[in-house]
Amino acid sequence: MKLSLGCIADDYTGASDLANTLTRQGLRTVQTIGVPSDDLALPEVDAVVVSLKSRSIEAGVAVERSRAAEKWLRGRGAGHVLFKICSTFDSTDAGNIGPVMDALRADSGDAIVLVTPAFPETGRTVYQGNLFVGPVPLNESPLKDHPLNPMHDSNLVRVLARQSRTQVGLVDLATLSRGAEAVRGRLAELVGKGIGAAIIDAVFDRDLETIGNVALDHRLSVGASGIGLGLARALVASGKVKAASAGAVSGAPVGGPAACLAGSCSQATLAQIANAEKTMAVLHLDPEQIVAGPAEARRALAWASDRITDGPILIASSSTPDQVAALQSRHGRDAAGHAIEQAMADIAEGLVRTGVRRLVVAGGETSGAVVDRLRIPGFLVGEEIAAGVPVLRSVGADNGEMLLALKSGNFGGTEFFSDALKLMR
Ligand SMILES: Nc1ncnc2c1ncn2[C@@H]1O[C@H](COP(=O)(O)OP(=O)(O)O)[C@@H](O)[C@H]1O
Ligand SMILES: O=C(O)[C@@H](O)C(=O)COP(=O)(O)O
Repeated sequence: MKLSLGCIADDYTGASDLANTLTRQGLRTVQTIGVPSDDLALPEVDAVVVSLKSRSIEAGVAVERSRAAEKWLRGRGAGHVLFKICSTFDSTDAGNIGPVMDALRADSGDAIVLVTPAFPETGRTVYQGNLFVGPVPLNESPLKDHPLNPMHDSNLVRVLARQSRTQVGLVDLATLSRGAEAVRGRLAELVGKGIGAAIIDAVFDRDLETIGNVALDHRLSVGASGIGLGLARALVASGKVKAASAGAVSGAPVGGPAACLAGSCSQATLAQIANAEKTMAVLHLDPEQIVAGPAEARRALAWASDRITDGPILIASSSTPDQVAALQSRHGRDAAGHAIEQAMADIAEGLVRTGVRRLVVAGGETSGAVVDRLRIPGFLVGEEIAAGVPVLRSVGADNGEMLLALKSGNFGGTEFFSDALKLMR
């Protein structure tokens, strides 16, 4: 297998979002959980997205895992590696976008790396280096209340500079709109000033095409699914990849009981949970009880076993920003988050033990904890449920074939849970 594109994603929902985008652009793509072991049978593909759970861990560990993934991808022929970050630039001043970017840039030998989280299909645009989420700047969006990495600055040149050892410059929309050569000229100017990373504006998909074209001159880029779209289109346009016509895989129905788990506290997920109450049984976990011990997860499993044969169920830990802040002030941010993620993993494991093979999970960290516990080594990409969220079909798992949907907290319409289950047969 010789890869045309290697990708390292800093969380599992982000990886499935990117794998979805690449697939829709005609690249045969597989998502692996961590660096795959040699005995994992992978189909012949153009792109591999290695999913890490490295967004909110200690920066040194994130660097080490990302470099191991890069080494594996380069060893399979990947000339270009995309480090996939969140379209809302989820990170703190301690990292992990800057430290991982610095390390991968050093490995790649690139003088400068292009960085953009723009993903216009989901309303993420970048102008003058400022990230907008729909109509508002990042720092006024619901991301200001994220439980793990609240975002308080929309100026990404500043945000990245605080995390990185290199200086950070800007390629603005006016330059970009003059085409690929103008971007190349601006990058040369930045390199001349000793600048090693450039935030690049992008508002429309056509901007991402220009960016993808220029990014292929380099060995590394950093961004969300939008730059993935640009790279994929550039690979196809240059003839380096022959677009696969069928796109997403389909397969035999999996059937059996279905369940949804929500650990995301985003505004979008809270609205989706409220909506799901109309169509399925919903259990709201008590976060304080989760932190207290394993009894709350056992209560959830007992509740589920009474209902699961009657139709899909949803179990949610999600709370409003005030409630999240109150829990964190009592127990600490990381301890509260970790306890809830592990309870969700316990619940997922219990559900699978009772026969659930179709599982929807809302939340990136939550999805990471669940997929790790289920020891699923990889996924093929199926139909698209909502922008950035495909149906995933497991490969190589001990529990037999499963269908999963790993939803980024912010993605999907209000009917997301029932939309997902309709496509997960
Ligand atoms: N009620 C709650 N109070 C505090 N933290 C919570 C609560 N419910 C979930 N969490 C934690 O919040 C974090 C949500 O992150 P994540 O799953 O990545 O969602 P998103 O995709 O919205 O970022 C997880 O660490 C999760 O365990
Ligand atoms: O780029 C995005 O917005 C998503 O792919 C993503 O990374 C989502 O992260 P979570 O919100 O933590 O699921």
